[in-house]
Formats: sequence, structure tokens, C-alpha cells
Amino acid sequence: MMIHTNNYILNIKELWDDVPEEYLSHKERYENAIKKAFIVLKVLRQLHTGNIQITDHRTPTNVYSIQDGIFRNVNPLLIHIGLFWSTIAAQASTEQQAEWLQPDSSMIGTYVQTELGHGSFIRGIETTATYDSTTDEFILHTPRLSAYKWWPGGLGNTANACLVMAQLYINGTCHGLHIFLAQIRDFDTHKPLPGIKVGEIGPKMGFNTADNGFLGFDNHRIPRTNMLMKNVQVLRDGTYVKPKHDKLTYGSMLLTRVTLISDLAYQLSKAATIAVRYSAVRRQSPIKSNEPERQILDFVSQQHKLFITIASSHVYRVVGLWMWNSHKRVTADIHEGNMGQLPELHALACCLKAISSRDASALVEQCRLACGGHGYMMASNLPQIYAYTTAAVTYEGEYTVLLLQTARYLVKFWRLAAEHKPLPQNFAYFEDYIKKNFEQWRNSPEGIIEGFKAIVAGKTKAAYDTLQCNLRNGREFEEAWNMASVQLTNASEAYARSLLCEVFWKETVQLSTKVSKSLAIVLEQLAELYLMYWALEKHGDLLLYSTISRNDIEALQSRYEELLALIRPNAVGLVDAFDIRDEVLCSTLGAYDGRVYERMMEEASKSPLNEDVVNESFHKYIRPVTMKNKL
Ligand SMILES: CCCCC/C=C\C/C=C\C/C=C\C/C=C\C/C=C\CCC(=O)SCCNC(=O)CCNC(=O)[C@H](O)C(C)(C)COP(=O)(O)OP(=O)(O)OC[C@H]1O[C@@H](n2cnc3c(N)ncnc32)[C@H](O)[C@@H]1OP(=O)(O)O
Ligand SMILES: Cc1cc2nc3c(=O)[nH]c(=O)nc-3n(C[C@H](O)[C@H](O)[C@H](O)COP(=O)(O)OP(=O)(O)OC[C@H]3O[C@@H](n4cnc5c(N)ncnc54)[C@H](O)[C@@H]3O)c2cc1C
Repeated sequence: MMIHTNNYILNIKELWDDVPEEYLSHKERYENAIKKAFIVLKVLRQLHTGNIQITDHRTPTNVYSIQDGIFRNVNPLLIHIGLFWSTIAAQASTEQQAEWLQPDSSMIGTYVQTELGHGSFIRGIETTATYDSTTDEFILHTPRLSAYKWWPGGLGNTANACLVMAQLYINGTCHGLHIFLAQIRDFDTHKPLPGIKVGEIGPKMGFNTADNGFLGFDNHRIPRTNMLMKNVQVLRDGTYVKPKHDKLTYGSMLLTRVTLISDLAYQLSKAATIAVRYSAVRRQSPIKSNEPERQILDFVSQQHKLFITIASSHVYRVVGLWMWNSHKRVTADIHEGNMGQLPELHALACCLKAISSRDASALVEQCRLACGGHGYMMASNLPQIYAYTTAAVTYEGEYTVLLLQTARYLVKFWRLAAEHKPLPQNFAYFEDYIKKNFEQWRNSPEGIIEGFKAIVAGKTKAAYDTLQCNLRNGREFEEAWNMASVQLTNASEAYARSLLCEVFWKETVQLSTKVSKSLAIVLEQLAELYLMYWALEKHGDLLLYSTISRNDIEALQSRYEELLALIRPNAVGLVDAFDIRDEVLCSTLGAYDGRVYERMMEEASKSPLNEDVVNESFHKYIRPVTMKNKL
């Protein structure tokens, strides 16, 4: 059957709610979401097997983005689709993949890594997988409460299988973390298998349609062949065959960090669409007292809040794609046995995942604030987008922890520079900084990019010097590192910002040669706005580490304000160009037709508190008190 994904999915009635999701109980929310998740999964399977074919060109992105509207929250199968399958595809041997990656598989899986006691420091994970050569099995075990798995999405009620991260023991020797496939529920009855204690962890700030769960193993046995064996093997006699790089087991985290950058770009585009469209509809107070009230989008301070969100969405889309291509390249190299580029990819993914999630949540919140009181309504959808986005600051590698990973990479190159050893081309600016080869400040995108590099160099130097000073004072390296960690994270943050500015500007300039002149102008305005915004935000750092002057900063401020005015006439067009359907946006404030107040009233009428003219609590609780007082 040939289908157009949008129309096909939009026409499946069971996927769309009559009662808004917020009025459901915790249990009803899950049950409603799981009903929809399996309809979506069926469509995805049909697409995969070719039983239905797509006539539009953007799938599976299309299916992925439509699901935001379907769930108004998160698909409880997100980890099944996004992490379970992808980890098997990346880390299982060819034979394992042939067995497990069947489109009609009975397995509904999840990715089970974090424990009650350990999330960030995964070497501290306590779940064990002990090889029993007499039976050719691994014994999965949870030795204590802190070793209980805690958090995995879909684990609570949905999954019947999972990929478990556990410490591998063979003949009493610990070989570190490895990934194992374990069935946890009966495929037919869905009851937990013997030796499995599993359940759901309770309500959260967001993600409430996903049944995040806990899991404990009581000497649960799985076949030896259930360890993911593409990069590492345990042979029948218990021989351990080491991987070519000891962090290949962490590959799924790397891939998800890369994928998340594009997902966050999409969340930003939703928030920007809602806030910009609303700001074009909403009128509040005149600018000149003798004039009619103005669209709030005409207030320059409102433009300052919103245009950076539009620009940031483009930045993360462009940089997300850039990272995706790098990931593809590095993975191909790894297949050939070349691990050389892995450390760089890891360092980039860590800081970009950290900064993209932090930026996205801050900007979504800024969009909510820009919608005044109405932005606080769930029906605006901004609170849900915020709850979804801010979770990304923590999951898949906590913000600070990831920045500290990138800092290790920066410090290595600074050490080379300080010791006057050869540096790769992309860190040549460290040497320039040491030799005080400072460029004269230029108030241009290229000048700002150079300025940001000077900040990276200056902050890395400061962190490195502190580290050395701590070492000279007799501290051990890890302690000295901890003492310098505020400065180290600052250096990583600056590095991420400099990458974002450089990649975005260069890619935009290139793209501009391929599109119409009028489009090129707008794209370059957005890119320039992004660079100016951050130069002004970081002007203190620029004053410290580059050759910028007070006059230059004043000129940047004027150009920034000029850009706001230039972008204003295109603002609504720019968010319309994100092309997000009303059914996906799910917002009273952001719908294409601009019927904001009508939609707000329609949504209010769905409140169960409006079902009765007089709520029965009046008779039970209010009247006895108020009438008694009157007597
Ligand atoms: C309908 C259609 C649907 C389609 C859906 C498709 C896509 C969806 C799109 C987007 C979203 C996708 C999915 C996600 C959505 C939601 C996700 C929801 C939940 C998230 C799930 C999780 O959170 S899973 C758990 C994640 N946990 C973490 O990230 C833990 C963080 N901690 C760590 O990574 C590590 O502990 C560490 C890196 C901080 C330290 O590790 P450790 O072993 O202690 O390291 P050291 O011994 O100190 O060595 C450091 C050394 O190793 C190098 N290194 C570290 N990691 C890596 C790596 N990954 N790769 C390569 N190298 C690595 C590091 O550079 C150091 O090297 P040097 O010593 O040379 O400096
Ligand atoms: C919505 C959501 C979904 C999730 N889904 C999954 C899933 O599907 N599967 C799964 O396995 N996990 C999942 N997780 C767990 C998630 O990956 C972890 O919560 C995350 O990695 C952070 O670890 P933590 O909770 O241990 O935080 P902690 O590490 O305890 O962080 C607490 C604080 O300590 C600081 N800190 C910790 N270590 C250091 C350090 N070395 N240096 C400096 N500061 C430090 C952090 O910066 C932070 O401020 C999910 C979490 C959430 C919120």
C-alpha cells in the first residue's frame, strides 16, 4: 500500500485524544500511551517490511516528529526503538543480529545501565555477570539495593527483554563493563521470569507516559551467547578476547549524544514556533501613547528573547547533522580497526550534548516566559516541551560530568602546546595564544570566531595553570583535577560555543551559495545574530582574553539591534518554515490560524471542573463552613 505518512497517521483515530492527557491519572496516561505506541510500532514495522510504502520524502523523521503530537509527551517505546535496537545493531555479532533483529521479533526491549547507586560513574556499576563454564551461562546478579537498575525507559511495565550493563567476572577476574541481552518477562503471559524483580519508579517532572523502571536479578541465568559479542568475546572455555578499544562498550551513549543534538534542535523549533506566532497575535500596550496597541513581537526586548531561539534551532540542526556525518565516518574507520578519531568524536559529542541540552532548556523556558501567563498553561505545550528538554541535561551523561570529559581532551592539547610539541591544525590557536600572536579584533563573524578561540585558549590555560599549581602544592592528580573543575568546565563550555559558532557560520556561508539570494540574506542574518548574541553575552570573557575594546562592544551591540530589526519582518515566515503541523505542535498559542483566545476557551471547556455547574465539593466542604458563619 502506498501512503503519505502524515495523512495516514493523522487519520488513525485511536492515536488522537478526546480527553487531554493532563486530566488522566498516572496509570491511565501510561495505558493510553502504550495503546498508541503499539499502533505506531505496527506502522514502523510495516514500513520496515515494505508492506506499506511512503510517498512523502521525510520518513522516518516524519514518523518521529508526528509522534511528539501523538504522545504530547514521550513514546514509551522510545528506548526500545532509539537505544535497544541501535545497540544490538552496533554491538552484537553478525550471528546475534541475524537472530535478534527480526522485524517480527517478540522482544520489546530497553537499555538498562543506570543503578540506584550509580549513574554518572558507570565503572561503579555493581550488577554482576559471572561466567559459569559448567553450563555455558552467565549468572546476572544484583548484590545489594544500590545495585538495583533504576531509570530505564519502558522497563517498568512494557519491556520483556533488556540490554543490561554489568561487570563481567570469569574465574574470579573482573573484566569490567559489558552488555548482555536478558529476557525479563514471559513473552506470552508478560509475567516477570523467576529471579527477576521489576517495576515502575513513579511520577516524574516529565516523561510520564514512559514507564521508567527498576530491576533486580537474583542469580538469573542467560546463555553465554547473550553477551553482545561484536567487539569483545567470551569463548566456551571462558577465554576472554579483549576489544580493540576498551570504551567501545560505551558506543551507544556516544551515538545517542550525537542524535540528541538534532532532537533538541527540533524541540527548539517547536518552542520558537509557538512563541513567535503567539507574539504576532498578542497585542499589549502601544509603543507610542497615541497609537493602537502593538503586537508584542514589535517590542525589541521580545525579539531579543525569541530570535535567538530561532537561530539556535538552526545551529543545532546544522551542527547535529555535522556530528552525525562525523559519527558515520568514525564508525566506518572503527570497522576497519582504526580507533584514531574516537577520542575527538567523544570529546565533541560530550560538550555539544551538554551545551545543546542546557541551551535548549534555557531557551524553551525563555519562550514560555515570552508568552506571559498563557505560556504557563499546559495547553500552550511549552511546559511539556520544557520538561522533556531539561531531562536531556541529565540523561545520557550529566551536564558537568560530560564537560569534564571534554576538559580532559583540551588539557591534553594545552599540555602539548605548553611543552612546545606539535599540535593538530584545529588546536594551532593554542600555540598562537602562548606566543601572544593575537589577531587585531575584527567586528565580524570571522572576528568573533577568532575571539571565541582566544577564550577557549585563555580558559584552558587558566584551568591548566591551576591544575599545575595544585600539583606543585603536593596534591594528587585526581584531587588537583577536582579542585580545578569549575575552571575546567568553563573551558569546555567555551570550546563548545566556539565550535557552534564556527561550524554554523561556515556551513551557512556554504549553504548560501546554493540557495536564492533572498534566502541567503536571511540565513546569514540569523547566523550573524547568533554570533553577535553570544559575543555580547560573553563580552566579559572577550575583554579578558581577546583584543576587543569597549568601542568594539558598543558597535557589536548596535549591529545586534540592527539584526533584530532586519529579522522582524521574516520572523513568522521563519517559524512557519519549520513546517510543524498543528497536530504535532499541540499548542493553543502556536497554531497556524492564530485563533489563540478561541482555542484557549475551547481547551478550558474540556476541564472536568467545568462538567458540573456546581461542583459537589461545594455541598460537602464549602457550604457547611460559609453558611454556618452567616448564621
Ligand atoms: C517512532 C520513531 C522513533 C525513532 C527514535 C529514534 C531516534 C530518537 C532520537 C533522539 C533521541 C534518542 C534517544 C534518547 C532519548 C531519550 C533518552 C532517554 C533516556 C536516556 C538513556 C540513558 O540515560 S542511558 C544511561 C546514560 N549514562 C551515561 O551517559 C553515563 C555517563 N558516564 C559515562 O559515560 C562514563 O562513566 C564516563 C565517560 C563519565 C567515565 O567513564 P569511565 O569508564 O570511568 O572513564 P575513565 O576510565 O575515567 O576513562 C575516561 C577515558 O575514556 C574515554 N571515553 C569515555 N567514554 C567514551 C566513549 N563513549 N567513547 C570513547 N571514549 C570514551 C575518555 O575520553 C577518557 O579518555 P582519556 O583517558 O584518553 O582521557
Ligand atoms: C528522564 C530520564 C530517563 C532516563 N533513562 C534512562 C535509561 O533509559 N537507561 C538508563 O540506564 N538510564 C536512564 N536514565 C538515567 C540517567 O542516565 C542518569 O540519571 C544520568 O546519567 C545522571 O546520572 P546520576 O543520576 O547518577 O547523577 P549523579 O551523577 O548522581 O549527579 C548528581 C550531581 O553530581 C555531580 N557529579 C557526579 N559525578 C561527578 C563528577 N565526577 N565530577 C563532578 N560532578 C559530579 C553532577 O554534576 C550532578 O550535579 C534516565 C534519566 C532520566 C532523568
